Amino acid sequence: MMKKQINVVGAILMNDGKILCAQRSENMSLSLMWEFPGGKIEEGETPQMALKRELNEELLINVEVSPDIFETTTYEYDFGIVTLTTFICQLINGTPQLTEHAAIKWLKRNELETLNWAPADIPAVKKLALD
Ligand SMILES: Nc1nc2c([nH]c(=O)n2[C@H]2C[C@H](O)[C@@H](COP(=O)(O)OP(=O)(O)OP(=O)(O)O)O2)c(=O)[nH]1
Repeated sequence: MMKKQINVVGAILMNDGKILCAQRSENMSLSLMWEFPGGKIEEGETPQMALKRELNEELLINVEVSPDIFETTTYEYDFGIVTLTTFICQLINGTPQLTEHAAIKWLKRNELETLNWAPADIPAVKKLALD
């Protein structure tokens, strides 16, 4: 059986030197694991467009997305193969609201590894902890 390929974008949202971490809800796949907010790229969207849309929908904020990829990682889950591409983002306006996530937290780079991240996120988390 061929696994489904899922292309996902994640935001490394920076504000005041901290990064927004979002906890997936109990009823989602990867239940209660931490992720970078974002989601699946839809047809006809660039990764940057998809991220702006997802953060607007999920967190009710407007962000500026870097043109450069921070990290791309492919991870094979039981439900499919996720390719996660992350981008540094800056908060333009709004305050993140919980609409789909169980919780959100702003953490410093060196605090990120204290959370239980989705496996696809680990390389980006490690890279952030280094800089
Ligand atoms: N948004 C986001 N998704 C991630 C990250 N890391 C990671 O493995 N994923 C996975 C979880 C989901 O399977 C997929 C993202 O799709 P989505 O945000 O639309 O997820 P979802 O749970 O609402 O979708 P689904 O389970 O209903 O299919 O990528 C991450 O950092 N951010």
